[in-house]
Amino acid sequence: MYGTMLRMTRFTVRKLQQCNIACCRSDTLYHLPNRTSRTQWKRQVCKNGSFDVLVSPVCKGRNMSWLSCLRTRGLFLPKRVWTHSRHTVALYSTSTDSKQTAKSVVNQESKVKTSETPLRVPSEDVKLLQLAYPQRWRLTAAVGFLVISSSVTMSAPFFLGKVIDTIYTSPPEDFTSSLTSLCIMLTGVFLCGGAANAARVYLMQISGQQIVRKLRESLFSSILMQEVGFFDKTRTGELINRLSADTTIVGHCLTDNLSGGLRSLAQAGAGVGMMLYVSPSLAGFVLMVVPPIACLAVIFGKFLRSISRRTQDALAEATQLAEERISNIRTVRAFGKELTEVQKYSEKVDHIFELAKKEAVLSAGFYGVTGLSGNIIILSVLYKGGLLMASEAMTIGQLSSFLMYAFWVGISIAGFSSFYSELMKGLGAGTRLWELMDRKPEFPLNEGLVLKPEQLKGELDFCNVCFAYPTRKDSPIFQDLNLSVPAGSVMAVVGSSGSGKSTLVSLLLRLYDPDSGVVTVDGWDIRDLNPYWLRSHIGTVSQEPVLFSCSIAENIAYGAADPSRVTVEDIYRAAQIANAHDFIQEFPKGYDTVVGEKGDKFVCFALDAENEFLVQEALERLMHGRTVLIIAHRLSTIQSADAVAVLDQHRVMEIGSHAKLLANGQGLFRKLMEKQAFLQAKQKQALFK
Ligand SMILES: Nc1ncnc2c1ncn2[C@@H]1O[C@H](COP(=O)(O)OP(=O)(O)OP(=O)(O)O)[C@@H](O)[C@H]1O
Repeated sequence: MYGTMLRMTRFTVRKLQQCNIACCRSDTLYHLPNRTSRTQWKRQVCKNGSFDVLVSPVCKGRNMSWLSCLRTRGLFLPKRVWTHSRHTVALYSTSTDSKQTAKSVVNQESKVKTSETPLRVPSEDVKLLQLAYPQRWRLTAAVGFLVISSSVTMSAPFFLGKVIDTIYTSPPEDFTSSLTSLCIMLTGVFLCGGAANAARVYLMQISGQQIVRKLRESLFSSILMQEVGFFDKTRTGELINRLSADTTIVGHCLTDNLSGGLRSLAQAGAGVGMMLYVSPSLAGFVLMVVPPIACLAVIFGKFLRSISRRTQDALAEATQLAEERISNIRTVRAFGKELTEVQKYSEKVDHIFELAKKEAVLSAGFYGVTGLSGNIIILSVLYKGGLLMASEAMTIGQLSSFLMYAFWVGISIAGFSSFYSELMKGLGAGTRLWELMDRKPEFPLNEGLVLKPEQLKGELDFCNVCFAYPTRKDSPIFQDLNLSVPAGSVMAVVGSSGSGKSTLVSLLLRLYDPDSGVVTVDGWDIRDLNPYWLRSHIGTVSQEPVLFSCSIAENIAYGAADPSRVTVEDIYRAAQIANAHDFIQEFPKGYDTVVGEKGDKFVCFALDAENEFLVQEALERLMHGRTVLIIAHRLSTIQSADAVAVLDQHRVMEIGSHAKLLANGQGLFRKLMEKQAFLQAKQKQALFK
């Protein structure tokens, strides 16, 4: 995210110090540009050595963003403070990549309004080239070898013409020696050409693969940095497609394609030069055909780029459908929907095929015309060259050389047109990649206040919280919800299915921000806290634990800040605390047992009564001295909580101890419990029938 640095004046320093904020003139205030609304602004916090500042705009003029107040540690500073700071000094970036941050600092003196000047976004073509920049030395060497190999290739027709002339014109006594020495020399030259070509291909391939590796890495990192709401809106299949298919296309465009394209370009250039050298008049006649082909290529490329983008979108949709159905195969099977799903997938694939057909028609026309023009070039060379030979303006060797050059130029033009079409495809596929890579997450990942251990008690407060999921803005989950959980207490949250119990936890983890209202931890708005730090202080035990497809030991170590430093003893201790050690030891490979995708091989949520007791016992032990929010259905769990909150109609409708709530005969909690008891009795009856 880009922002503006404001350098302090004496006035600013004095005002900040009056508010008990230690600072000096060398400190800098950070002004983050307003993006959408004032509320969003208030969430931005920057650390600046001795103090953290948070600034928010009051209004946005045509080109200016004014700051209303500056807040730090709960204090609001009046507008006068920052307006007296010396204005914009630099643009800076709060990117998580420190190198990138350092690079993006632009030292330029300007007024505040310059911070609102939109930063120039490089075009897609430039971005594609920027990807290749780190490989510049390898690519330069590759281009050097390309020049050597192309020079050899392109000198071949000239020397072969000489060989032909030697065969036809040498006196019989010199014939053998001239021919032998010419052929030996040519063999040496061709060997050098072959070696240079091999080096070129190797260097091009390696740099291309490095570019793809970097591209995939940046894309994956950019995806993982996005806020959770982004994943609600964007389907997994689509993201996987971008990561696999689109990067492959862009990669191909920059590797084999770039390599072949450069070779064609060099050879075509050299070929034309040699044609002009051998016979300028014949070359002028032949080259008339080039301008119309170039126009055709530009028009073709434009269409191809657009079709390629649509094809990639259609492919992403198909992958998305396949991924969703395959990962939910049990549901598909249970409803017997295999054929319906196949039908749906076929429709998506048909759409891709339709686009591919359009591409095929375009390609057919383009390659047909370029192929035809190649043959016409050869025919015209023979025609005009024959006439020139008849008038003795050309020898047979020269005509042969010219023919070979014309042939090479034809091949090179065909190679270059294929390069061009692949480049257009790469640019089409790249569009979506840049969109993803340039997307700035709505929440910071690792910015904000970090409390000292003694400051963290664990008191939770939800104050007037209103919230709707980003994808379903019209169905509010909470409206003016209020809930206080004292530090070190256990609060059970109950409510009918869909009342928002899990959503409460998501807000606390700051997976989403409330639309209005605040969630606080020990009085601190969690939007001011560093989300990374906040989450590292919240332990979650989910209803459906997710295991990654690696060993049990690796899964246990996953939550550690640095899993590589976790010892076997640490893992054993963690498992013992969770009462899981004996259970894990029973597996033949113990902690090295590899659990399958989503932990399917590890049957942990179908707990039997004994294991359930063990898990419950471990949880109760771990809950001691901690603030706990339990999303509870079981009476036994609810009974052990200090208080129970009942969610209904988008807010907390009842709150109190279990006994007090149960005593209210007309209360919601009582009804919920009666319903549960009734259902359990019914289940028992059904069992004994
Ligand atoms: N990521 C999401 N995007 C859109 N809607 C969602 C999302 N997650 C949950 N919901 C919807 O929000 C509502 C509240 O969901 P939530 O999971 O918080 O309820 P719950 O009380 O925990 O339900 P249960 O007891 O069934 O787990 C539900 O209607 C659910 O469908």
